[in-house]
Amino acid sequence: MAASAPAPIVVLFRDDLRLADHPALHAAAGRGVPVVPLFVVDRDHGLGDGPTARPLGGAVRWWLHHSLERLSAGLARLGAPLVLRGGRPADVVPQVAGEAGAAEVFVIGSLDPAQAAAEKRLADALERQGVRLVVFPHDHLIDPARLRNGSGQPYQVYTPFFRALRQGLERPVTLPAPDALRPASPAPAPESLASFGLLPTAPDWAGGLRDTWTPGEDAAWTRLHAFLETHVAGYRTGRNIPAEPATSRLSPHLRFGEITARQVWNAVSAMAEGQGAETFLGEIGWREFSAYQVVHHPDMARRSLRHEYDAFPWRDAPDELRAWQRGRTGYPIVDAGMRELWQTGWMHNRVRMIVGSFLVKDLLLPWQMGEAWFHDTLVDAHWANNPASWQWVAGCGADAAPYFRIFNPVLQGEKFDPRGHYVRRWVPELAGVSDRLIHRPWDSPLEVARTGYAQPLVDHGAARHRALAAWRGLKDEAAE
Ligand SMILES: Cc1cc2nc3c(=O)[nH]c(=O)nc-3n(C[C@H](O)[C@H](O)[C@H](O)COP(=O)(O)OP(=O)(O)OC[C@H]3O[C@@H](n4cnc5c(N)ncnc54)[C@H](O)[C@@H]3O)c2cc1C
Repeated sequence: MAASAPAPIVVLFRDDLRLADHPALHAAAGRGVPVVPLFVVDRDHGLGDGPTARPLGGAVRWWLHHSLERLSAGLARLGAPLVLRGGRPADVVPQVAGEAGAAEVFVIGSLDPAQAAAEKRLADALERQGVRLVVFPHDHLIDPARLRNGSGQPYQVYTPFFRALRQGLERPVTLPAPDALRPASPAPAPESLASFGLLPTAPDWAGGLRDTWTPGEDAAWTRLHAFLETHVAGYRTGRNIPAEPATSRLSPHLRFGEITARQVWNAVSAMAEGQGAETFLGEIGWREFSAYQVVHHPDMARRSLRHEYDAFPWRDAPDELRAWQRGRTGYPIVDAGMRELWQTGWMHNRVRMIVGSFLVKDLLLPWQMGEAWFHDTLVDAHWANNPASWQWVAGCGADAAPYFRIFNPVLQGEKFDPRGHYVRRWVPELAGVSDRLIHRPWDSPLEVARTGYAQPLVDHGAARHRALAAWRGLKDEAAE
């Protein structure tokens, strides 16, 4: 009697669009059975399910399209092309498993509460069909359930969290890409990538993204190596200068799992040392801390961690929100950042803090509006980094010294962009303005008239007083 063909394994890709260090793909390849790589596009719910699931933002959709193209090409080279399907994973994955005759689906677990909810729903749907969902360890460096402070509580503050992370972290183990994959025959039919409409059509706003980025695993490694060769040594100070290309720009690659934090951590530990490398690992630590917070507070993109902020007297000023989004606030460093974001889908970290503070403290607009705009426009928009960073900026999240930190956009500009190179790059109407006036053009009404640059939306000094008064009022209310 002829032996029956081994059942294929479906490998479900999500935020892990790579071939190397992919435990689910590695394990499936190791079994020597046919592999069906699958990605399910759900524009309306992202990769998630349940109350915290969100539609994919526009810039993320653009990146996803190109990253899927690269992944697809890589998988085809290994022998098992990617099957793309549209719909809800809990409906689509069982269907594909049925078509392939698979008895198991392998997936890398996620700390994102929405993706964890999707996993659960998927496991139930597959079980009804007699298919087993095998969930491999997530891509983060830490196990948030185990990392606790001395009293057994989750850490509230970054510094002790990071100390504990470093103490507990062995050198992470990473896996090679499989040499080859055995295809299923016949393989479930794919839908075409173009049919998902992930790219903008009219207007096509993605020209700046195309000029700036190359999505995919290979490009992630190129960036990492370039950073290690050129910038890691000076990272400690260089990372604060937005005109310099001194940071790694790995964030969208990490966001899509084209490279893992484990791989980055190991490469930095092996190839670099000194304060630059230490500071950089600390930033990877911030990424871990953001995920840790969201695991413990799943609603973090909507609700302030400090619940008293739900009663904050936010303003309702749609015109000012729009001016901020478009980079027309009249504050050069804020406008430069917002235009860099619009054109490239990315903004320097120092400037993210400045524009965030401006929206929340100077304009008194809810941090959730800034978070939502970043969610839609950042190529690295991340389920944890984005809300956790916004809450940090707003002073309503995990922070040792909360709301009183109000960035002065003029002083920040003068300190971190002293010659105005960054401002001139993104706000071309200010190109001819002198270094002395570049962060305060209103000091010369003649210059303002000549350049046609926007008048400041608010006076920072007055706005600062307004913000502090509102905050004190909130504190008094909370104390009553
Ligand atoms: C308001 C606001 C919103 C943000 N939203 C996001 C977001 O949606 N996605 C995102 O990846 N980062 C976000 N950040 C964090 C940070 O600005 C970016 O990670 C960083 O600018 C990315 O550039 P890089 O890769 O060159 O960073 P590098 O300086 O080279 O750092 C290396 C990596 O460490 C991580 N990292 C660095 N800084 C932080 C940080 N403060 N918090 C968490 N992780 C960090 C990122 O994964 C980054 O790629 C936000 C920061 C602020 C202030």
